[in-house]
Amino acid sequence: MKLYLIGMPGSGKTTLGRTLAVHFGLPFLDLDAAIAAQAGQPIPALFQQHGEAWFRQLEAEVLRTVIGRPGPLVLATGGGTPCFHDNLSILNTSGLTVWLDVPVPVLAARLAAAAETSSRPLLAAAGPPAAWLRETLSARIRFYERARLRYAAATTPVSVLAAELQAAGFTLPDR
Ligand SMILES: Nc1ncnc2c1ncn2[C@@H]1O[C@H](COP(=O)(O)OP(=O)(O)O)[C@@H](O)[C@H]1O
Ligand SMILES: O=C(O)C1=C[C@@H](OP(=O)(O)O)[C@@H](O)[C@H](O)C1
Ligand SMILES: [Mg+2]
Repeated sequence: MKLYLIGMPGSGKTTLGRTLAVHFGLPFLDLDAAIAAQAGQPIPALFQQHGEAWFRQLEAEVLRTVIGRPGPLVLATGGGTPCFHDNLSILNTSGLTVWLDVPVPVLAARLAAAAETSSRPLLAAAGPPAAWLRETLSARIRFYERARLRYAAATTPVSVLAAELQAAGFTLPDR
């Protein structure tokens, strides 16, 4: 079974995804890393050279390739992944989606460091981070809310999430 983490930039998809993969003994993949590897350039350069629409097209293609591979996986998506090209329907029909729901002030604090901002081109191009995060969340929440599970990622221990995932039917492969 595949496990998909969705949510806003800074919600911890990449960080928590790695932890969960270790916890369950499953492979981990970060979709942004897979996109950058396929394109041969980091995410900010892809946005700068080709624009967001081009990035969304490549993101949808790499997502389908990754999902099409057999076997279990913990996948950290990008913040916008479920909101374009019907990606959320594909995620919801091929694995267990989890929305990492983190309040905007916590996201803003986590992303305040220069390295966090500069690696996220939409955030870097925007005005005040908290305002961009609020506006973006209000546009995206209708997608995030369609995840099978919602997890208060700023406050709930990972062990609780792991138990909830198994209660929700997340099964591990035979060992
Ligand atoms: N549970 C957490 N508590 C504190 N900081 C966190 C937590 N999860 C992630 N972070 C930090 O927030 C930043 C963004 O995390 P990241 O995993 O890249 O988020 P995402 O992939 O959802 O954009 C990183 O600096 C990371 O160390
Ligand atoms: O929110 C977004 O639209 C994006 C989030 C990023 O991933 P993270 O959510 O891991 O920062 C990355 O996919 C790209 O910069 C676009
Ligand atoms: Mg990430």
